[in-house]
Amino acid sequence: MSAAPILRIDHVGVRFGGLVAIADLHFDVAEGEIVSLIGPNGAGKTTAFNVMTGFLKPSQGRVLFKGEYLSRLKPHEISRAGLARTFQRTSVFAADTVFDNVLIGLHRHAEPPLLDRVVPARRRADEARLRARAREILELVGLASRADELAGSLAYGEQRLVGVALALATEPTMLLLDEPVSGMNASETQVFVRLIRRVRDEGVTILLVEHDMPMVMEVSDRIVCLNYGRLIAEGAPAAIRADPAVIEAYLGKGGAARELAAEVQG
Ligand SMILES: Nc1ncnc2c1ncn2[C@@H]1O[C@H](COP(=O)(O)OP(=O)(O)OP(=O)(O)O)[C@@H](O)[C@H]1O
Repeated sequence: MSAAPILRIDHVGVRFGGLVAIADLHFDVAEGEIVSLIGPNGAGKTTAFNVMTGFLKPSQGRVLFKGEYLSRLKPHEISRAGLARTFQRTSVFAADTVFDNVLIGLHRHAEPPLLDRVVPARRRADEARLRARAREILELVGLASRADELAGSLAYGEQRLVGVALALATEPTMLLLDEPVSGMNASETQVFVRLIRRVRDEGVTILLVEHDMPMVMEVSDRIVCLNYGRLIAEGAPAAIRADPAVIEAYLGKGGAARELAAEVQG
């Protein structure tokens, strides 16, 4: 990788008492990439995700985002620096419309200069700008036609799209997706795959943690595989699919993992 990475996981270790959840994890994500973090249950994916988003401080190492040392920042400061995340559980305001959900998100993030807040004409211009941006974001995630519906009335897959819209309302340069297609049916998953590509084409780098192997293989430029908290393989989907250490990691974990191993191999 020639250009400076947008995200660097720099020899990160996390311990919970005597348990090593992650050991010496080191990988980079380049600007514009779609990278997936995979691994069997308990491999340390969620722990790594929580370190990257500031919810957990590493016991060792550091995380750099655009060259800045992230481990010292609080989650809201990380979001302000341009690194957004989605949550496994949808976190929409169910009683508000889809449009208002996004508008509230934009208001939270935008801090207009004092003059824009106190001069009525400027305040109106700012509000118009945010409303236009909310419409753009809904267009991007494919929910423009549902803008006036209550977020709580949408189907599960669509609510997760609102979750992505809320993350995009922070105007991120990188988006971390936590098991974004879990619980989705095949057609919802396909919609989501197209969305991830569209978001990347808008200039947002993507890192996802995901169990759905066919989806991971389809959408990723590169895959990082963990097992027992350690990086065991890193590469393009075709290489990961054929990597003996990856297949072994999934095979060694019982029935459900065996099925996953079959999926990894395609
Ligand atoms: N808060 C915690 N306290 C103690 N141990 C923890 C804590 N969080 C995670 N662990 C342990 O750390 C290891 C890594 O867990 P983690 O949840 O990161 O794995 P994962 O790859 O996300 O698993 P899954 O795919 O099942 O979500 C596991 O052994 C887990 O039991």
